[in-house]
Amino acid sequence: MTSAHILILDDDADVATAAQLLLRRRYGQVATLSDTSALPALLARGVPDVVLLDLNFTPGRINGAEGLALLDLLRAQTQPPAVIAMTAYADVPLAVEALKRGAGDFITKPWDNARLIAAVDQALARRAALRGGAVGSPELMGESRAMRELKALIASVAPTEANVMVLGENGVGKELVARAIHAASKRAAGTLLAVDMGALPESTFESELFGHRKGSFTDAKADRAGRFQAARGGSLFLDEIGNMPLAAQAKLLTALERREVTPIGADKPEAIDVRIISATNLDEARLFDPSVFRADLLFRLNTIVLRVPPLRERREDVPLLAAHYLKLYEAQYQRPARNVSAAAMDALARHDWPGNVRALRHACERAVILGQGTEYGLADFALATSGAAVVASAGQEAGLAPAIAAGAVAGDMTLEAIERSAIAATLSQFNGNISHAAKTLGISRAALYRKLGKHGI
Ligand SMILES: Nc1ncnc2c1ncn2[C@@H]1O[C@H](COP(=O)(O)OP(=O)(O)OP(=O)(O)O)[C@@H](O)[C@H]1O
Repeated sequence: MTSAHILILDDDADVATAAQLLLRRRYGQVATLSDTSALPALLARGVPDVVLLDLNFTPGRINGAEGLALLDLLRAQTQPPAVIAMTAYADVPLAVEALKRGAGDFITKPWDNARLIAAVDQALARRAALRGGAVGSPELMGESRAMRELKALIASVAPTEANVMVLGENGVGKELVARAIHAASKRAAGTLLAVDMGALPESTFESELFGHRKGSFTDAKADRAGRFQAARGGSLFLDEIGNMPLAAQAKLLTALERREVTPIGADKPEAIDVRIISATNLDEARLFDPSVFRADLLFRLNTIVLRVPPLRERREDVPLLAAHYLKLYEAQYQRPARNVSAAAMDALARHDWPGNVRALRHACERAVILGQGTEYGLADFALATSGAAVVASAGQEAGLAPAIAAGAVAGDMTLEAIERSAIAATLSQFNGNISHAAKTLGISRAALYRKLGKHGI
């Protein structure tokens, strides 16, 4: 079970209980609330990780104004929850408005159980990935030459309508780059809708992206807008495109070529009005291999290519990033402000950071929580034994972490250490590819992200 705090805000007790029963098996704390006047007091006691928010709260009221007001209240929290908007109607304008105002996703009622769980998992994963950042528009930090050049490129391509492909290793900040492009574009008033293409099951690919009409297949209990329609007027961030099966690539290509999509079961296509920003951690040799990625789709997506350099190629950014994240976690965990010793900072800057900024961020969080001295020392960041270090060394071997390769998991290793080692080894095997590692480990990407955070990898 994943430990997460979920709140279901719905005045239909049957709906709320059904969702609660479903989610309770999978997540820790699942609460329901039908009286919205109790929400401020509940938030004062603790903000949930994810809120499922019914937009049409009062029966008979279908303009959604009340639901949107609740959404504003949730988003105004210092550490706002991830919000999944729910609507009983195939009300695309309302869902789009909710996305614009900061909801991360939406589902229509009655929902499909697997889809609801996937939406909550993804909301948790995104929250974990961006945790602590200024939610909505976390700043892309870095004053190195490489980052200054990247920011200048973002500023020049953002106002154009060109599709942009963002390349870079895991954890370098590709999603932040996508957000920066959207924020500086003419579409900034619209939504930036992120879709993890690696996590979309092939069976629901079309329905998720293009939508469906009620009754078009057994589970299609209501009309559903696809991601293309929901992002209308905004940008669609297609993450992990390198993990898309070839059949799905063909469908995406057709939509982009025709600039229209046909929801399953619909008789007419609908024009699309989105700018596509895509990202992958595939290296370019793999991306240009037609057995992995279709050249014609690549050509549609990579009008502009932005490469985000790994942290080891811009080491001068490490002190700035470390200072930023230490400060952020000191505030979050209410710990005193401390300096980093000169020796520790030097070692942080010399470290190779295979997990890039995400790993640095986790190392800072660990130091804030566990550091006991008057200043942070190198040991507080756990670099020597960190998963990052294991990944680096194992990557040069047979793709297995040394502890596992040597069969040294018995004896003095705790279960925690074995789990950490197995995760590091699997990540290394797939060159840091989260989707592939999660699949091999038999857990969701969201669960893997949480474990990476837990182990400071
Ligand atoms: N330049 C930066 N300034 C501040 N924080 C950053 C920067 N780059 C990355 N981060 C932080 O590092 C983490 C990973 O960033 P992000 O999710 O954008 O990376 P990614 O390349 O999309 O990763 P993945 O390929 O694994 O999905 C986030 O917590 C993000 O806020």
